[in-house]
Amino acid sequence: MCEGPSFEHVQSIGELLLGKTKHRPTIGIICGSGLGGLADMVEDANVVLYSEIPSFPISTVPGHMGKLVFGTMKGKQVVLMRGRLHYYEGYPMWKTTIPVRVLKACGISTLILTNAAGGLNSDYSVGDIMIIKDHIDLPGISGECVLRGGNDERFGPRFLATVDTYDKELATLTKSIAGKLGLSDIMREGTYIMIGGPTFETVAESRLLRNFGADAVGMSTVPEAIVARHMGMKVFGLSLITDMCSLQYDVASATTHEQVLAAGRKRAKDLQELVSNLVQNM
Ligand SMILES: O=P(O)(O)O[C@@H]1C[C@H](O)[C@@H](CO)O1
Ligand code: HPA
Repeated sequence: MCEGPSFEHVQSIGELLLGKTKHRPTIGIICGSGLGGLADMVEDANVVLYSEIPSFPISTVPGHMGKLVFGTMKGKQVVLMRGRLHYYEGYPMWKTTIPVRVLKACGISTLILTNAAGGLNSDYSVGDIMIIKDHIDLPGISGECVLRGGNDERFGPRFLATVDTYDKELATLTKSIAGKLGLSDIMREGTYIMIGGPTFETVAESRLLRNFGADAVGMSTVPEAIVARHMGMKVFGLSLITDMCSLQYDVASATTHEQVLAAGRKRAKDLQELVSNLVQNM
């Protein structure tokens, strides 16, 4: 009846990981598609491959390496997930978030989520960075919520309020850091909607998602944010707009994963500066 990993199993993986690193981070960062370069900011790194961790799911998507990187970023202890797990890879929703539960068991209290996303808001452009103010859990509201199944209260409550998922103080701090880095012109703040993927949206779907009130669409992040909040972690999220969704048939263009990765590479340095300065000032 109980979907999901047992509390004891998660704790044991956490202990195993802490045995493989001298670092004791409280900040975790998940790298989105094409954003793995964030790990280049980590010094004194101890790397653990997902394949070395018992019953840990493996990332199968190009641009997601399958490594946990423990170390320091601008003097703060961090752990980065360089390799995210997506529902469309075939994992049940709960399994895509095992790493988030494990990060909590390692001592993480603040989780920074990054992703690549398609722009739905016509004021946005490729290369913009959107602070996630709120999300729409499209799979969740249609029955595939990551918290579906038996609930172990040692992880968190059966019924989770989600009105305050994304931390407002970290959003304010990020805007101020972006200003100092000269990035204000590309900063946006909006609503991210998760679709199951792996198909990119049709024109009709993009119109629907925009009418729902979403500014950007992607295939991840929401289950991770929910599970992190379930366990009482602070959550902050950034979407890099890697492509603009087609809302008109006559100018519709096909998005590709290569395009997503290339947009990530192009904005990599700015995103690294933004995230590392945020970490430093937290
Ligand atoms: O891991 P994220 O959400 O950044 O990855 C996005 C969604 C798909 O996995 C992929 C599509 O190109 O990028
Ligand atoms: O346009 C998109 N749609 C869904 N997921 C995405 N991830 C990057 N771009 C997109």
